[in-house]
Amino acid sequence: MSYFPFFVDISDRECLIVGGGKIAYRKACAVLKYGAKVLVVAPEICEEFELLKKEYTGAVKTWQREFTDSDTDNRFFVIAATDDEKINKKVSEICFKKNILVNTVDRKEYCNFYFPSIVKKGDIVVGVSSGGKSPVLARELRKKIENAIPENLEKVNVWLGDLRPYIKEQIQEEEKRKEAFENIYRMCEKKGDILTEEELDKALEEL
Ligand SMILES: C[C@@]1(CC(=O)O)c2cc3[nH]c(cc4nc(cc5[nH]c(cc(n2)[C@H]1CCC(=O)O)[C@@](C)(CC(=O)O)[C@@H]5CCC(=O)O)C(CC(=O)O)=C4CCC(=O)O)c(CCC(=O)O)c3CC(=O)O
Ligand SMILES: NC(=O)C1=CN([C@@H]2O[C@H](COP(=O)(O)OP(=O)(O)OC[C@H]3O[C@@H](n4cnc5c(N)ncnc54)[C@H](O)[C@@H]3O)[C@@H](O)[C@H]2O)C=CC1
Repeated sequence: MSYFPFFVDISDRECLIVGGGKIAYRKACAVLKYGAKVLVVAPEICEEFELLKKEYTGAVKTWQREFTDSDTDNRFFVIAATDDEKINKKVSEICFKKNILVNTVDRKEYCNFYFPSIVKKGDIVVGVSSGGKSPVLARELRKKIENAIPENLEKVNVWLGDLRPYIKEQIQEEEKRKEAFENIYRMCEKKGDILTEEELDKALEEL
């Protein structure tokens, strides 16, 4: 079965990472960009986590010790990223029992959510999954998508977001409004940039 791409608000939510090695660090970097709070528990924690504590002030905590069962209590999601299969399995089993979202880095059977390969341009986010069949394929497809994204798309997205309440207020009729959003977007796409006030007025007059 393929996996459903929920887009989840993880800001200020607590994520437990069991393990403090390279892969744990990569997963921590991924979720911190979306505002999550990260708790790392491991006997050995790689030094990059000290840099993360500085970069994301107050969002990263490390506990230098072995995992205990109660560490998973009240976590929004958990990442099992140790190099010990038995520990990863145990973490996963506890989470499955408690209905906590868990990603396990060494066995997809022990996951109930997966990390996609991610393209992020501001709030535009694309996630690629191969269903766990080939992370390399996911990575390579991600690179292609990254290269296909026009330069100003992030700027255009911010502008369209700011414009949205104005258009909603100006155009009551739903069909017309839909057409306006379509037209404005096409014009931005063609221009490769946001519209000037005159261009916007003209687009709205044409409706
Ligand atoms: C199931 C999943 C669970 C999860 O981690 O969420 C998982 C599992 C495993 N990965 C393994 C290996 C590698 N993973 C990568 C890379 C990425 N792995 C990612 C996701 C996922 N990896 C989930 C499935 C996603 C999907 O494909 O749908 C990406 C997309 C996102 C991320 O990790 O952030 C990220 C690309 C980031 C980017 O865009 O650059 C590379 C290549 C590289 O490092 O560049 C290699 C080495 C090559 C190889 O072995 O294929 C191993 C074997 C470990 C071993 O042999 O010991 C397992 C275990 C297993 O297969 O069961
Ligand atoms: N999902 C993915 O994308 C990938 C997953 N992997 C898998 O990830 C695993 C971890 O890789 P690395 O981070 O490179 O390993 P690493 O050797 O750098 O780190 C292992 C970490 O696990 C911790 N640990 C061991 N026992 C523990 C316990 N009882 N409680 C808490 N922490 C404990 C160690 O202290 C250390 O911090 C590998 O075994 C491999 O199977 C590898 C490549 C990609």
